[in-house]
Amino acid sequence: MGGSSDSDSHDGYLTSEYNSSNSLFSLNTGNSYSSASLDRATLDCQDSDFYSNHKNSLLSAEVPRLISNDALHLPITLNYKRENGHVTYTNGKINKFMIVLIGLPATGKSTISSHLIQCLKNNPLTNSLRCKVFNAGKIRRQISCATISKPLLLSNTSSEDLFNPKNNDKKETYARITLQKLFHEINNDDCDVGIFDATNSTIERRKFIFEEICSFNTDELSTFNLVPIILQVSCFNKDFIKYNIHNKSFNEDYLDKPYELAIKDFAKRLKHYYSQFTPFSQDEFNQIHRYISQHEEIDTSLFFFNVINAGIVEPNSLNQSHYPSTCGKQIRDTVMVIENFINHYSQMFGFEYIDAVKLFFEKFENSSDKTMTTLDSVVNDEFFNDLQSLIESNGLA
Ligand SMILES: Nc1ncnc2c1ncn2[C@@H]1O[C@H](COP(=O)(O)OP(=O)(O)O)[C@@H](O)[C@H]1O
Ligand SMILES: O=P(O)(O)OC[C@H]1O[C@@](CO)(OP(=O)(O)O)[C@@H](O)[C@@H]1O
Repeated sequence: MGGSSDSDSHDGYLTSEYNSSNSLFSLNTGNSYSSASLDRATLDCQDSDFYSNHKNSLLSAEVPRLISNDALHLPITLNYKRENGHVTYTNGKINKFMIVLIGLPATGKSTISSHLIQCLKNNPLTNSLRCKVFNAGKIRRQISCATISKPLLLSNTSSEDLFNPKNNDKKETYARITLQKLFHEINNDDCDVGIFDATNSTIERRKFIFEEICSFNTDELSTFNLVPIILQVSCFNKDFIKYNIHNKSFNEDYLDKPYELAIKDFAKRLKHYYSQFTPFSQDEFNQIHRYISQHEEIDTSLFFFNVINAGIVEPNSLNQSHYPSTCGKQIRDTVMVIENFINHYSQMFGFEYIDAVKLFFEKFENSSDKTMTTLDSVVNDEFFNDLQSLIESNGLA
């Protein structure tokens, strides 16, 4: 494999597990998001029904927070599509599922989401569930592409770098639009399992997501109840990170960009994320559980699972499950299928991925191809040391 194969040593965040005990709700006084306004220019998006239908509400000064109080609240369909008799209720509402992903860019969140969907589709207990991924990056690209005068802003070439912490408001806006789209499709009964695919890398963001879930669940006009499942995807192995960065350089953000520029840009993006990322902790799990139980006035279900280094590192005690005594069979079955997927991820998909990583490095080992030289010139020991320092200065290592 590549130069940095010390993946199993325990000399820092990038090669070992973390611990963190951040306090979720103590950090945020007041609603730090209420003043975030939508960027009118970037919202002029033509290519999606969702945006055309809701352009006006999306263009309003305030980002919609409650499904019931704005134009995003669409008629509820009673055309319930699941065929089997496993449907269960919470507070008189039909249960559906929301998977909240957490993880730095290029850790495998989108890939693992598609594997999870395959697994849910293949299991008779869950094959009737309609699953859909709501990817904040994709929504951002749809909106940016529809804006004729404003091409995608790359961190490397633009002072308006979206991923620079000083532009967090803009990033939050895309995340909120993605979240609203997920709620909209759940509420419209177009989907039973909504996967919110974003880094969701800060405690403040996660607090916001769970406030929104509570608002959705307690909205008298909605028919459905969302059962939240948190899935954290981590990657500490330097070879995996390097391989993933290489692959990310071919994604839609960089379609017309040269390889070197894409790699540099993504590496810079990663540094911004490392300077802000807070991993999910048991404390945060407990605080979120208290918060939703208080707001929904019932003991609510909450689950937290981890995939670490493509499943080859056992999550040990990191996973958490809270089943209320009234929890129905459908929730138990679905969570069991997901838990099984997590526990067997390495055998199902992880080892195949590791083989691909090995092959990638072998292919370039004795070759004169410029790819590895370019990748090495950016993603090298110095880069990993920088990431390590950023994580340490963030207080997380
Ligand atoms: N578990 C995995 N199995 C297969 N490929 C993976 C896996 N994790 C990451 N990759 C590779 O890394 C790239 C980045 O992963 P991706 O899922 O897009 O990460 P994220 O969604 O966290 O940004 C993918 O294009 C894929 O090639
Ligand atoms: O707002 P956060 O939670 O950071 O997540 C969204 C961002 O994550 C990224 C990180 O790279 O996702 P993706 O790689 O899936 O496209 C960006 O594209 C996207 O803008």
